Amino acid sequence: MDTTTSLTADVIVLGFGKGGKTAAHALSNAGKRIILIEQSEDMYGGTCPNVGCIPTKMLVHYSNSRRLEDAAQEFFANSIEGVRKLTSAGRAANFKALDSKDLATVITGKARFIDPHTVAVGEGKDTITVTGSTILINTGSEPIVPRIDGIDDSEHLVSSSDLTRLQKLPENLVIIGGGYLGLEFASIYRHFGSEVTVLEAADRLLPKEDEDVASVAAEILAGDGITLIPGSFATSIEDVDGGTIVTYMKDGVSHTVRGDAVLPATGRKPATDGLNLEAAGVAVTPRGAVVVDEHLRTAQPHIFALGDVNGGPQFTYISLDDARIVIDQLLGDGKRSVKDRVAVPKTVFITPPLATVGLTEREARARGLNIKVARENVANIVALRRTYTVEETRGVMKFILDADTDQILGAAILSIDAQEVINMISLAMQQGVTATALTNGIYTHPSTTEAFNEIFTKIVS
Ligand SMILES: Cc1cc2nc3c(=O)[nH]c(=O)nc-3n(C[C@H](O)[C@H](O)[C@H](O)COP(=O)(O)OP(=O)(O)OC[C@H]3O[C@@H](n4cnc5c(N)ncnc54)[C@H](O)[C@@H]3O)c2cc1C
Ligand SMILES: NC(=O)c1ccc[n+]([C@@H]2O[C@H](COP(=O)([O-])OP(=O)(O)OC[C@H]3O[C@@H](n4cnc5c(N)ncnc54)[C@H](O)[C@@H]3O)[C@@H](O)[C@H]2O)c1
Repeated sequence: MDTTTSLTADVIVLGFGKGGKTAAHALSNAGKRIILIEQSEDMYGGTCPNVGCIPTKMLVHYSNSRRLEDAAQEFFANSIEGVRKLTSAGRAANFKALDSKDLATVITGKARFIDPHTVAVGEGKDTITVTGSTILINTGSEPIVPRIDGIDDSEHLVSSSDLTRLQKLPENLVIIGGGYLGLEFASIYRHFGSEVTVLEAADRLLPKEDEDVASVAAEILAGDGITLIPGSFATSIEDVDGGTIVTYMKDGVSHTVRGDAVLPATGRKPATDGLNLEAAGVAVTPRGAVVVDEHLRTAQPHIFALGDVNGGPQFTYISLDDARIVIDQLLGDGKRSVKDRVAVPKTVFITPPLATVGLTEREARARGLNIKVARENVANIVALRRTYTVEETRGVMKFILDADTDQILGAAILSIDAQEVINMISLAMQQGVTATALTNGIYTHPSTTEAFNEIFTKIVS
């Protein structure tokens, strides 16, 4: 006869992502008994520190440090080993930090709902059931694999996770999708020495950004030797001796490209399959995202969904902010909401990085706003000497300003340090700091922030 172990907790957390672990720590510190269930011992801490932000940004760093005299394969293998060390240390630290708390336990296994207050892990006699008063769903997202003939049979398909752990540097990497993930890996692997082709369905790269900014990014990537093919649709993948042939359509004509590794990077979908959400009475959207209100509560008031799984923007800092909202619901005054978010910045870590916040020029004009646009290539911003000191003068800076109030409505920074500078612009937007105030600011020298002393005088329209 099967026996099961039954446990109880104040709060059950499904998934060890940024939102779930942050909430777990805060709630356990507040005296709540926590059980966090993570499906894989390779994922303590979630996507970001194991197979997402952290390993990819370390690979950006390593690939940009490669010198011409470094043997490509050996340098790559050493870099992957550096990533392995960092991610395994992070994983162990994440596990220990939570599991060593008196009021918190981590269970390893795939969770599924049994009823609105109970989840199960494992099968048969090894089943553990956990009953809790509050449940946080934080199961993240998973890659969308595009429907392309032969894709399931190819032995050369790689995932983004694989590309953080590969032992052998691909000679020819084909990337289907030129979004965040596709462009970051294109830039990384090109700098390690692979030939890289990016097949992007949209008719230009970075279609959500203004054309003048996207075209500078595309020039930089192409200048580094990446083959960018916008307006292309992969139709089939067929393995041949030692590699695979990807056939794609562009302008109604069929073409092929050969690769020894193919990365589908066509988006990620909320990871809800197998959670048995029906048993919990929790609804999902047609795209599989858990339906939540502005306080991240599902239709069951005691069940919340945080991070990628609720269908919001897929960034670690959004998952973190989701945790703040849930913590406020459970321990605070319950006012914090997703609607409080303004000027949320984003960075795609190509080299140099492209960081954006707020409105694009196209969006501002579509809204009929009275705007001024400041734009200048990084190399021409005299106040910006830091780019010369580190020998990276490529890029462009663009600001959308409210012509009546002098407030910043949006910015696109394609430059070294963009991932840092954009946070200051975001803060300026949140606090209503004007372009004139930023122009008059006193900044360290040489720094990228110094561009503010000059950029707002470069009005182009
Ligand atoms: C290659 C890559 C690079 C990225 N780079 C950046 C970046 O630079 N900056 C940035 O902000 N964002 C980046 N992101 C996005 C970022 O990683 C995600 O938005 C973020 O990690 C989502 O966190 P989360 O809290 O939603 O869940 P996750 O961190 O995804 O955690 C979910 C966890 O749930 C577990 N799980 C799933 N189903 C179950 C189940 N049934 N039972 C138990 N456990 C389960 C999973 O194993 C996983 O550990 C990147 C993503 C990728 C893939
Ligand atoms: N630096 C970061 O913050 C970072 C880095 C990596 C990933 N992420 C997160 O992960 C999410 C997923 O990344 P992603 O790049 O997979 O998704 P994405 O939505 O950013 O980009 C997908 C791209 O694939 C294209 N596409 C879709 N179907 C296609 C097809 N059949 N053929 C060719 N192109 C196709 C789309 O036009 C789009 O440009 C991102 O949206 C982002 O939120 C963030």
